[in-house]
Amino acid sequence: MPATHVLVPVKALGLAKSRLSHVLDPAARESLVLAMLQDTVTAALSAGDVTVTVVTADERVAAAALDCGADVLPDPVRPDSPDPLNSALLAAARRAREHAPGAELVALQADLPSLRPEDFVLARETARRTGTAVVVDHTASGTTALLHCVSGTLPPLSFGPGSAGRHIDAGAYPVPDALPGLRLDVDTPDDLAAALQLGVGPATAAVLDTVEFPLCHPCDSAAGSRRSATMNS
Ligand SMILES: Nc1nc2c(ncn2[C@@H]2O[C@H](COP(=O)(O)OP(=O)(O)OP(=O)(O)O)[C@@H](O)[C@H]2O)c(=O)[nH]1
Ligand SMILES: C=C(OP(=O)(O)O)C(=O)O
Repeated sequence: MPATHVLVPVKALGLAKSRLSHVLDPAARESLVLAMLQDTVTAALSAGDVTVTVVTADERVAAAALDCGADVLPDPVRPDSPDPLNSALLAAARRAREHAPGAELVALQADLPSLRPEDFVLARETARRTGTAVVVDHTASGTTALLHCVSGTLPPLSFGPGSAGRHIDAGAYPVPDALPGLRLDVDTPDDLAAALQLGVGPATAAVLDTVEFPLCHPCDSAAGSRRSATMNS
């Protein structure tokens, strides 16, 4: 049984990545969400001693997750219930605990196309030293990963806008290393440009190479270097 259980929540594709809706049509946006999920899952699995569970009510998300080696937990939480994101993660964490009481639990964002396995390993090492660790996102406000290495207990899940401060207040230790690919969650056109500069995984690169999208100023220069920015995998 792998020691680290990574839990990745993904909402229904039609609702996902609304902050890219003014630059990508729905089909392109959905393809990008699936591709970023696949690159994120593949990188996490490559860190070693890891299993990934994608929590989703969306059949196409589930199929993409299974395709790259993740398990799927059908989301037991209605999207119109209070705090559906943390409730979905909590359900997944409880289920993981039932199966493996001593496992490490990691709540990981699904939109990390530049994630490298070594970044994940470094963050996990911090969590193993400190008990619970948080990776603060590149905007210094959100959370890309909450890692919990305290046997038998649940992580202090508080995702949503401004979550980094809440996770730190709840006792999570901020991971100090640079870890650029683990910090860069892609929500906006500027984030996408930054990911292209850093290098993205093969699934994301394939989508961005084939999809025409009228990204404005920040991505115009990045678009020309998409292929050279693609990470080897
Ligand atoms: N399973 C599940 N995942 C969710 C839910 N709400 C959000 N998520 C996921 O949690 C992560 C962060 O969510 P958001 O920032 O709200 O959504 P997003 O699609 O990334 O971006 P925006 O639509 O631009 O806010 C994304 O991977 C979402 O798919 C939910 O109700 N259930
Ligand atoms: C849900 C979060 O992030 P975002 O909305 O940026 O995806 C978060 O940072 O807790």
